[in-house]
Amino acid sequence: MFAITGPSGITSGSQAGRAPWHKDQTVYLIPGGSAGHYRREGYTFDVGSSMMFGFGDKGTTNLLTRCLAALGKKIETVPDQTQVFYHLPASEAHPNGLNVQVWRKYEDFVAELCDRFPHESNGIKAFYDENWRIFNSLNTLELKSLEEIRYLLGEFVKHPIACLTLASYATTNVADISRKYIKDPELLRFIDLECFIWSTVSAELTPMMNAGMVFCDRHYGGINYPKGGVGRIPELLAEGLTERGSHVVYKANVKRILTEKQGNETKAVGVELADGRVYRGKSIVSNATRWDTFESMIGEDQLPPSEQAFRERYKKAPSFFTMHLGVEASVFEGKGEVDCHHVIVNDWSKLEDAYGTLFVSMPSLLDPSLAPPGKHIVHAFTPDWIDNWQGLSVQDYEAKKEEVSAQFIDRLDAVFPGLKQGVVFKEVGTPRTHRRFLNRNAGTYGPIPSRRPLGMLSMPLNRTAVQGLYCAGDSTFPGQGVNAVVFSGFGCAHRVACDIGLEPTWPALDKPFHKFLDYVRDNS
Ligand SMILES: NC(=O)c1ccc[n+]([C@@H]2O[C@H](COP(=O)([O-])OP(=O)(O)OC[C@H]3O[C@@H](n4cnc5c(N)ncnc54)[C@H](O)[C@@H]3O)[C@@H](O)[C@H]2O)c1
Ligand SMILES: CC(C)=CCC/C(C)=C/C=C/C(C)=C/C=C/C(C)=C/C=C/C=C(C)/C=C/C=C(C)/C=C/C=C(\C)CCC=C(C)C
Repeated sequence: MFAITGPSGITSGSQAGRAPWHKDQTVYLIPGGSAGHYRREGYTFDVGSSMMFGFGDKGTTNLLTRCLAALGKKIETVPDQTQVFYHLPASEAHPNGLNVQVWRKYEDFVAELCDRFPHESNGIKAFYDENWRIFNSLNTLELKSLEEIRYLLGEFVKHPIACLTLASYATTNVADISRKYIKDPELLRFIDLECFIWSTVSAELTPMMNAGMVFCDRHYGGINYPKGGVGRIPELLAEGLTERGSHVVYKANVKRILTEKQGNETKAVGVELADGRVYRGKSIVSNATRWDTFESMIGEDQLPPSEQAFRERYKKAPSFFTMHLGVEASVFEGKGEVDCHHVIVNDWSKLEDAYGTLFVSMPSLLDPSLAPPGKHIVHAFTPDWIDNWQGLSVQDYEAKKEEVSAQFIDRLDAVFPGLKQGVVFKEVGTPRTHRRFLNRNAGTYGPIPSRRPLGMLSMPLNRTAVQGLYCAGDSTFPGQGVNAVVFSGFGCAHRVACDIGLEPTWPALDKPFHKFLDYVRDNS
């Protein structure tokens, strides 16, 4: 998505899909990108995002509730009793496999984990309690741009303890804390998985700031599914923007970000669409990945040194192999209350490999209107690399989709007996599908650190080295996740508003502060 703030300060946006210069181009017509949904034969399938944080009704970290409210919108949600049900391999201590449900109530989750690892009860409590220190601090602050010194100092004055607590974790990663309290290797692997399912990297590479949000919001605001499907969120946002005088342009593939030399600086002044239309504006915001923004739309020949440094610090996470299934509701009947989200690992050593970890989301268990009567949705995905799907003939590509999906369904059937027999609809996506419909370079899930990051300080914020060009979305702090990209949107909007004079700022302090942030990041 691109947003352009024009001379009037009015925001206009475009939601389109894959850039048209790829040969297998499809124009994406619906809002929301990964958080959109689409309909087939009576089913409403989520494109990607399905586990929703940030929908609580209290505190300041409920960013999804807040961004809808900012546009006069509200969505009805269904509370999930658990965040996720883990189905993990057998071990000496757990000969029948390790099963853990992350209950909505914090105490119930901790009690369950302590029951599985009684000798680590103190460590478990100490580790997860430390995450609450971060969350409770975040949850008192007004969340805006971390690149705005006036706001930051204001928050320090209003909430000094919270800000100092956060500052003390700014460079910390999860393993720094978990290894302090926990020794059991199986439990440490479990903590790695707790990180991997949302950051796609182990505890060692996951910033503690992000873990504080994820490991606590799931109990504080809880995981809540939006009624009507995840795509209702962007639909309502687009509606709210339009009602407030903004203009959303669909089917608008940005081919180039237009720049001009102004003195020593390069300034972004507009965008050119594939069909030749040009929109000019004071500020350009790109929600495409950094690779797409700088490689295709700015051009490799103009790559700023800070982007080169980003590419050394971060690499592309894998994409996903995805199945959208319709199944007979009888598969789940008589089995008590079945959880919506599941993670299945059959072999710990393959946790981070392609097809190693299976993710399952069955949202029609929470909102039956998403599937035809008597049917349910099984949305299942697993990390996969685009290279596994390149260079195949159409027949080989289709055959491989059949083969991988059949193996995938067998593994699901082992956890949900009868599922294989109950499949009545199947649609399969590969990393090429992700690249095609979301226009994400190699279909990537987002950036992951290529070396140990300096906690939250390694990730770029919203400004870029090109004046007037901002990035939002998962290529900016705090990275992957719907609530995370909403935070990046809030921060970006605040920074742009300061730069075009709609919000107060202290320009004299801004420049040195930005230099300081750039220095820390470029040397991390
Ligand atoms: N919660 C879950 O279960 C789950 C699952 C999958 C993904 N997700 C999250 O969703 C996040 C992605 O959010 P995001 O907003 O950063 O990215 P996104 O890919 O969802 O959105 C980018 C938008 O930019 C548009 N776009 C790209 N190139 C364009 C161009 N040239 N011209 C015009 N429009 C263009 C795309 O069509 C898309 O709408 C991921 O990080 C991931 O965490 C969550
Ligand atoms: C130095 C400086 C600058 C400063 C100082 C201090 C301070 C003040 C600080 C502050 C800070 C802040 C504010 C921060 C913030 C942060 C945040 C908001 C964060 C957030 C985060 C979030 C996240 C990460 C999320 C995520 C999620 C996700 C990713 C999810 C996903 C999911 C999945 C994929 C899964 C699915 C599953 C199944 C289906 C089973």
